[in-house]
Amino acid sequence: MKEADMSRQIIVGNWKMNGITRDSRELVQALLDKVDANGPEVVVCPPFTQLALLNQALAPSPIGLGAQDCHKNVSGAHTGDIAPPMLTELGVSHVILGHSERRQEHGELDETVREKAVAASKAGLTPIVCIGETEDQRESGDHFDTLGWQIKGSLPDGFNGIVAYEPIWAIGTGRAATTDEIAETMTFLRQELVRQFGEAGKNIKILYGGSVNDKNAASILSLADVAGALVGGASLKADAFLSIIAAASAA
Ligand SMILES: O=C(CO)COP(=O)(O)O
Repeated sequence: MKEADMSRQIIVGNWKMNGITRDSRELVQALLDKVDANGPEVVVCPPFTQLALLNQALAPSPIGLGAQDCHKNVSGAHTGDIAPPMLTELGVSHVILGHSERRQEHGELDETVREKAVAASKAGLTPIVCIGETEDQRESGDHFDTLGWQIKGSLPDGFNGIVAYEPIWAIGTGRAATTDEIAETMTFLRQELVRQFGEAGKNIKILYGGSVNDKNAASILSLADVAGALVGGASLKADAFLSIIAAASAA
């Protein structure tokens, strides 16, 4: 166990728009056989359509259930959207907010993400707020400015959730950020969180996401200030996801 962070790590699987019933059942069964309560916290975030099924399947297990988005309102005329209480009713404990794919494909702004985080917390959900810079921003040296603004804009006062640092250029590319890049960015993010939230900022967990796999998980998860991982592609393969969970146990 590393000294910098004695708290339990959390490994979150973001299935994105993948998972029809047959695949979900198979994947979850493989996890149920191997995940126990002594390791890191494990949360899987399937598409909305699989939440009810997975709530039943996961209920007797230590594996938590997350969603990939929610609306800022509790009900109303919002075609196609899902309200936070609808998620809690299905046994959901966590919700990913402001993923770069939602920011890009659905025009979500920091302000939208912040309002969603407030609504999620009110409903008893733990928001996992994603931030991350583009490749251009990193190459031009603007990445810290970008991340600083995202933290200021996306996290509400009294934020009691988790932050996921996901450099956009590392998502789905097979090119994870290097451990040096992650370590340097984590230090910056921690400073910003403390600047914004004072003492409470020291206790906000920061996850890394972006091409985490069974090969690189151990080195990433052992970095100080990395409290876990938000895993996309590798969370769809039971063996790879279990290896990442095992790496978190050892970190
Ligand atoms: O976007 C991600 C998780 O939210 C990361 O996706 P990959 O692990 O597929 O790069």
